[in-house]
Amino acid sequence: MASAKKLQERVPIHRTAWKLADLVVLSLLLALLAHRATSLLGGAGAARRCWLLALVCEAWFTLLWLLNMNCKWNPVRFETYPDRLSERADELPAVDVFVTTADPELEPPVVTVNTVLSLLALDYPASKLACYVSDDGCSPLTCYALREAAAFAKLWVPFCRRHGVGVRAPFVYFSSDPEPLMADQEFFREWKFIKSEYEKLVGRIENSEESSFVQSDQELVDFFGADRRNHPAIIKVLWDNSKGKTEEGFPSLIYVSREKSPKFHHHFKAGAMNVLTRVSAVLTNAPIMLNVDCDMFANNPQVILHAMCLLLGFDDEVHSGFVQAPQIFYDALQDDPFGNQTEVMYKKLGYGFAGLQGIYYNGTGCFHRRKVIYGVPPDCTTHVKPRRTKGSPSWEELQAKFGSKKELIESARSIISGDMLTVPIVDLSSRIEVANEVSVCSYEVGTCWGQEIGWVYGSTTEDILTGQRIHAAGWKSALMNTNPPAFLGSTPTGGPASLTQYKRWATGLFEILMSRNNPILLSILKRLHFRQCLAYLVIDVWPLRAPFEVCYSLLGPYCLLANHSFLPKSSEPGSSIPLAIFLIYNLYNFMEYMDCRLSARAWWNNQRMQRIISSSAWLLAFLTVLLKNLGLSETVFEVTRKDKSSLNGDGSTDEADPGRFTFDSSPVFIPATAIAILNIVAIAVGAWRMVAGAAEDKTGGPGVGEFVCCSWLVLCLWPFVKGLVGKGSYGIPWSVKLKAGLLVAAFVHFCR
Ligand SMILES: O=c1ccn([C@@H]2O[C@H](COP(=O)(O)OP(=O)(O)O[C@H]3O[C@H](CO)[C@@H](O)[C@H](O)[C@H]3O)[C@@H](O)[C@H]2O)c(=O)[nH]1
Ligand SMILES: [Mn+2]
Repeated sequence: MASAKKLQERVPIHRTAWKLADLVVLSLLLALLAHRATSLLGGAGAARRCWLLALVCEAWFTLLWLLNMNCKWNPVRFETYPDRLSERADELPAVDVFVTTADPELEPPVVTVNTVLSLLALDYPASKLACYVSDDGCSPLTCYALREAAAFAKLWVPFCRRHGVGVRAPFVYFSSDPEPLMADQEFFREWKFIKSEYEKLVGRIENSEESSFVQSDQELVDFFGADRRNHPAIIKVLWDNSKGKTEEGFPSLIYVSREKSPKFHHHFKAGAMNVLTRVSAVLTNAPIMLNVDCDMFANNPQVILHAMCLLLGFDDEVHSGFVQAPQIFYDALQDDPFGNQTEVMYKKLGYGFAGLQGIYYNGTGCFHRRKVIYGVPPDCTTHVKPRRTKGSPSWEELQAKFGSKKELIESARSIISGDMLTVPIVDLSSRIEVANEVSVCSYEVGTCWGQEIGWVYGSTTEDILTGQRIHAAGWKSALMNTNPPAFLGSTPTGGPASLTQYKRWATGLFEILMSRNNPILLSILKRLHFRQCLAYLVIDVWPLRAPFEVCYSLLGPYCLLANHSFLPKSSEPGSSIPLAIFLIYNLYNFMEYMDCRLSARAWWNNQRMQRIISSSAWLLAFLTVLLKNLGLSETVFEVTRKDKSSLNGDGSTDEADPGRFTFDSSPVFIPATAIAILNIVAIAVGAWRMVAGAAEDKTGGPGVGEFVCCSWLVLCLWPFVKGLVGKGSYGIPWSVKLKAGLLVAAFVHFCR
């Protein structure tokens, strides 16, 4: 290749010490298994059953450790050099940006507006960008807010470009004073003017009463009487940049509320993304698509350029089927009290994935090649000499896959042929009719949408599922790291919202495992690499971990209550093995947090949340999917509430202590509450028996190990112990306590 300077560089991360530690833990686990297996040969009765159960659980933990080791073994990161793109400006492909929103209550329009404004103002030729917003809430307020935002963008985008504004989401920019530039009178006047315009915009959005303006506003009449679950498609071009020839101005903005009907399943976010894919195909048809959730603003104006380094920078495009930015949060609480900031997961597992077939798709902050979404397998030749697809697909073939709309098939054909510089449509409004036709519910009937094409249906964790399908087609993916971070999003706080989110993820993951798209089948039948398959399993088995972990956490209390033991006694030869595992495993984990420059507190919070999540959210997800497979229930996508208060900039929330665990009467809290109570009861009973000397017979009553196990669990479940006596939202509701109490009583009865 002529151009000498590489746009990207793949940098392996060395981790020799970590690999040694990996092996140490693995050998200890194997030693424990061996010790158990040999001890099992003797023994009898209930005690033997305890050991057998422990053996099964520990075998599972060992398997998990192996899966994790595989995933973390040789991590890489990618460096990107966007400056070097300037020589290749005419090669830059167009990008269609997709934003999804679903509910104006849970996702306030101001949040979406900020996301959209940050995207419209990105450093990229405006004529090559277009922004599509999908509104599953069919809310006139959202549409109105976006229209007003487009008007404000006329001021905002040039302002950002002129002054090189860092973060282009107005709420972040205006939350602090631009001190160094204050001296510049001219600038300061402009700054104050734009700030007041932004405040007026927020005021208009927040104070508008739906009922008052829907009927009076000509452009919003379509929403009059529309029911969000049953309405025709509404598509509006809020800003059309296609007519302007210059690089000036700002990208087109299109509002899409797809048709909904009770007769058709709408497939949640995956369904929304597929409609956006089709609508954009008949309008701008960019070969690259960026997708972000409504609460993820662009935090680095150069994100698209960084992504282009990875999309254009390899000799072969197979290396970057998609480019994923890490999910990082702007409203993250100190020390991650709810264990949902996933920073260590990204840095350890994510980089590990990146060293295999590539990072998983995370649903937001991701650039896809459109042809990848269209199910096209990677070419084996370099893109310098693109291999014109071996006999390009016939019209009939395309029709069967993409549906019957002529304009869509034509656009798909150009994408499949590998065209990176498509000719855009001039005057988007002229195509609204066509766009409407591809947004109706019935369009997908009998086509491949949601299966081989587009976002894959059948899981509430559509991102992992869709990413798996892409890897299974043979593509690799690249992890994009930028400084400052590319996008920042919001993460839920409080017990109910965090656990609901974890439950939804785990539900979706179990749906993936139970489907024909599970990674094992994909690796046998398709082109998912074997080690990538094992890496996916680390995530996909989240819900399966629940029964094992819950079972293991019941062994301690069972032994204390029934006067048995499941761990070797301190006098026995094997007793140091579990102790060593306990210490080294926790130290390993702790060091991972240190390595990621997080606090000890963050480590403790996360390791504690791990126990809480597996015995609540994951367990319920496990049961839900079992019921679903028996045809007894349905899984739904419960949208996470985005806190508007985090937009105040000062992080103020209504709750006195936002990091403290809160509860509601959801069944998700029952099992963890029960386990907390049970362990306390067990410690009390065990201690009483010790004092009373009833454990004197040496036949295998509990030892120190069982007490340590139970105490450790009580520590992990401390938020629940506090919840037992807490008040208001900090207290566990009586209905939950009662049900948990019944479970405990039943278990105690069973032990006797
Ligand atoms: O019927 C629906 C439901 C949700 N959404 C959108 O989906 C996005 C994600 O929903 P959210 O409630 O914020 O879920 P999170 O758990 O925060 O999202 C994470 O997990 C999801 C499922 O794995 C991924 O889709 C997301 O990208 C990822 O950020 C939001 O933009 C929603 O507006 C829709 O468009 N239609
Ligand atoms: Mn979200």
